[in-house]
Amino acid sequence: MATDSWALAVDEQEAAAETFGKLNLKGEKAEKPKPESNGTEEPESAEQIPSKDGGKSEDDDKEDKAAQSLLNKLIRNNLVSNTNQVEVLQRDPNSPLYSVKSFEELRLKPELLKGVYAMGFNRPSKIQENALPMMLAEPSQNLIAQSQSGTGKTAAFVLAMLSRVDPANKYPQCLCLSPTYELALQTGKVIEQMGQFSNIKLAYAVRGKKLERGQKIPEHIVIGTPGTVLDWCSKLRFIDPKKIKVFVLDEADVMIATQGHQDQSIRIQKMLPRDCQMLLFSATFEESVWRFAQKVVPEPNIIKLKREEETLDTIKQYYVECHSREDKFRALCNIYGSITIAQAMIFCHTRKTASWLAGELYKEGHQVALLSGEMMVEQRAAVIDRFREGKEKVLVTTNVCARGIDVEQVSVVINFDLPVDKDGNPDNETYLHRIGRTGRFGKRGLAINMVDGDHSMQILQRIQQHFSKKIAQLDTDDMDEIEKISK
Ligand SMILES: Nc1ncnc2c1ncn2[C@@H]1O[C@H](COP(=O)(O)OP(=O)(O)OP(=O)(O)O)[C@@H](O)[C@H]1O
Repeated sequence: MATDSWALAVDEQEAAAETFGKLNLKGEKAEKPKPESNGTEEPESAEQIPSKDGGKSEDDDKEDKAAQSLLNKLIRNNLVSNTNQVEVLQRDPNSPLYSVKSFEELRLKPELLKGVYAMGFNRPSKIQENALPMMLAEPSQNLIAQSQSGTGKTAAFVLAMLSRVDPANKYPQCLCLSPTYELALQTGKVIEQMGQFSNIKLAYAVRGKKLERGQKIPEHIVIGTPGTVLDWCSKLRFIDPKKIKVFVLDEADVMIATQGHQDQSIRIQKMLPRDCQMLLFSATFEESVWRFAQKVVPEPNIIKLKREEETLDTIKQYYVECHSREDKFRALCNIYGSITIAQAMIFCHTRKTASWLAGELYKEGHQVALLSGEMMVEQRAAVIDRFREGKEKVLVTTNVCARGIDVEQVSVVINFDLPVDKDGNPDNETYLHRIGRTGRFGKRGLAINMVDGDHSMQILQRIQQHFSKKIAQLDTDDMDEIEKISK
């Protein structure tokens, strides 16, 4: 069996069954306690999910996306910069388009402005410049907004919710839906931080929360997962949906990965008053997200911020012909022996190869970090953080694990195995994302692809054709030749 197909088989299994299996990221389903511990003894009607026995279910997809999103949030401590223009589509094209360059211009309540500054925000982010005036306008307007993770969406809608709350009214006035319990907690933290000087209280509507039957909750903002929020609004009546002024649907792209969540969100939306402000946020905007967005947000304004495009223009690409993984490792050692590599990311196809390789590199004296699918998402965030701080020089990872993670300072990327999709075809998008650079971070980079066997050679050729960029051969037994590539 060729190395490639073996690796492929293992990877498929990993991706489908194990990678996120050990993460505590099952959203509300995982947190669901036994009925007797809920205190409410409600049946589970609103919470049915599809069975998991048919291979990779939509729930696995959701966990995959939710894990990625959470990981990005945990490791990010500032804005992702973007030089692309914001695209704004107003519901009423005749109304003037406002954008703000400072938070003062928004005329926020002083305690809220204090909260914003306490978070270290000096000026609105690109998406906030347009989204905030729209969200805070009177009478309220609906909004669908899409921009890459890390561009300031959460902070924007949190500010909108906080500014619409009347603290004197002790009942829920804002409702925010998140795809999983963990993501709800992250948004909750932002609400608490930004609202620290306002007398605004927050409740989490997640499974396991014990409440007395017949009780009405006094908190001003409720954040939770769709199934529980639906129960709280309908059967359990902890919330009066008719009093909700702002309804936020966060991470819509993650949300729609579960059919149940879509239906529940739509059912909640139908209970809200007509003049309730509806806001929907998503990192991506594929057709399915768009269809869902239009169902839950009537007459919307739309704001889009394109992701900065990655290109291969400033990347020198090479391939090395090998015959086995040991051979690849020797080639890798020769490269390390010939050029100075500040920090490198090495991608493997399977977890098994990644841990083997990390072990071998460690034995050679390298400071290696391993990012593995067995780790909890918080542990993975910690590994990435250490690597970003330069505490380790080599990060070995599988693709499933590192998807969507940006470590900008890495100038050398080694594809120990080439990226392929589930069907064994070249995964061009992943290739580009692993080694590409945005215009802004247009530093020169080096990418080295390890090829072993005919199949991976074909993959390499197809990647080369796809991007119309030459990938030159590198002889790793020729030290002089290796030295040249770093010049
Ligand atoms: N105006 C601002 N100035 C400085 N930092 C900001 C500003 N707005 C947000 N941030 C910070 O930037 C980071 C990303 O912001 P935020 O979480 O709101 O983005 P996001 O688009 O919602 O991302 P995600 O979809 O991953 O949640 C956070 O650390 C946040 O505190």
